[in-house]
Amino acid sequence: MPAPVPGGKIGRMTAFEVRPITDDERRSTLDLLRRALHTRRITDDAWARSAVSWPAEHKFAAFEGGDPIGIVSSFDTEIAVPGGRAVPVAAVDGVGVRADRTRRGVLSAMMAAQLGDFAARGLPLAVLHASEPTIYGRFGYGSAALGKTLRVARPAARFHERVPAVGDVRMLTPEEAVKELPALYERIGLHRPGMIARPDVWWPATHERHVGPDAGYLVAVHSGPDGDDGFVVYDTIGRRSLDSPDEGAVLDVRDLHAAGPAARAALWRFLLSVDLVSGVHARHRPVDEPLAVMLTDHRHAATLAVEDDLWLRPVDVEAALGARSYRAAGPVVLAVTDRTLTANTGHYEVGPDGVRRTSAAPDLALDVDTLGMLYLGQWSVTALAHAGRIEVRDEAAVARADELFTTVTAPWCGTHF
Ligand SMILES: CC(=O)SCCNC(=O)CCNC(=O)[C@H](O)C(C)(C)COP(=O)(O)OP(=O)(O)OC[C@H]1O[C@@H](n2cnc3c(N)ncnc32)[C@H](O)[C@@H]1OP(=O)(O)O
Repeated sequence: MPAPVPGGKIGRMTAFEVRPITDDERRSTLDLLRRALHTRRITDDAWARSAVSWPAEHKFAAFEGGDPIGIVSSFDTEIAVPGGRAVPVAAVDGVGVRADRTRRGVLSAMMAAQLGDFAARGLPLAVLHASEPTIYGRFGYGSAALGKTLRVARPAARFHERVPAVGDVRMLTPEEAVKELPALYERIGLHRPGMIARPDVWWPATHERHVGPDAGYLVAVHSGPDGDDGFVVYDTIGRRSLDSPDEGAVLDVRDLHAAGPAARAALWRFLLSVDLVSGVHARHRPVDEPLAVMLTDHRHAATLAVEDDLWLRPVDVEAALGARSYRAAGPVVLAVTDRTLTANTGHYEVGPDGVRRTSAAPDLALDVDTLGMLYLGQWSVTALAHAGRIEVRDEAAVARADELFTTVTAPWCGTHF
């Protein structure tokens, strides 16, 4: 277990320390996180169901006296990177500081402890979903995969005649949904850069809480020629009122995964076929999901927002760069600066034949958070250079680097954590 690190001073010389939590401190740190995120303290029943999703391992808390005042949590899993490999990753699933102890360096001290732990354990990458985009750049995380929010109009939306219509969709009972979806998600596989494996600890708190017998979400599964190959988890939000008695419900899609385009089309067809519905909403969908062009009038699938979804931090830059593949182009030399995990600072030659540290002069210079933005293929080198995030030392290298890092499929995570 890593040793406690001194955290800093609070107010009038009140010190805090940052250390891993013990089993006895699980519930109080979860309550702390929930209060920081403006949700109620966990009830005894909910704790009994989802305590397994809040193990003591990989959690660092800041303590003032005996009391926790901040918590950072993560779980280990795997993430798909460009080229298709699944790479070990730390998924940061909880960050919070007590409201009366913010802006005094508590998060900074906890992040330093957590990143040090990731590095000591040899993890190449860390990822998170940010509550606010201004928080994590300073800790080396970059906005690595965007997601779009869609609103599809019912009953106006009609599918184009060429959109595949194969297989069958069936509703699951809550009990079936709890039992069947983990294996189905695994069978669908990590087919896009940014998708993560969902470990056992993920399912109780995140999935069962929404679809279990006491919860209100509905689940439908698609079966194609080879069996079950897609699912959707959604909520129904009633909109009918005295003023608008004919208003249909809105279907709010929480989770939609499919092994291929036919299953995806069938699940969208199903959602748009449900009666007494005036619209289907879905947040954090892949930016290249082609729903609009599956319709006869693509204005009926409006993109309401495109937002940051997954943030990625290269923890071991050489291992991270070496884990993904690159398209055919001449190599480039990147000068990477990392102010927290300083061993990463250095020059890296990146090309289709591999990645190595080098003493050669760099073509492009960037901070480690910008490398995080580049890594999954969401942003082009040209765009990041135009934004001033990449310093261009050799203009000819920009086109080569764009070719090397480009991916055909937009990155997407698709998992809440
Ligand atoms: C992965 C996830 O779980 S996302 C959920 C994150 N949690 C939340 O949003 C819950 C509510 N917020 C909080 O609990 C806290 O405000 C936190 C965790 C966001 C920040 O904790 P703090 O202890 O206040 O951060 P800390 O004092 O170390 O701040 C470090 C720097 O980040 C800046 N910063 C911290 N939070 C924010 C913020 N929300 N917006 C803008 N800047 C911020 C600070 O001003 C400081 O800047 P400086 O170094 O230039 O002085």
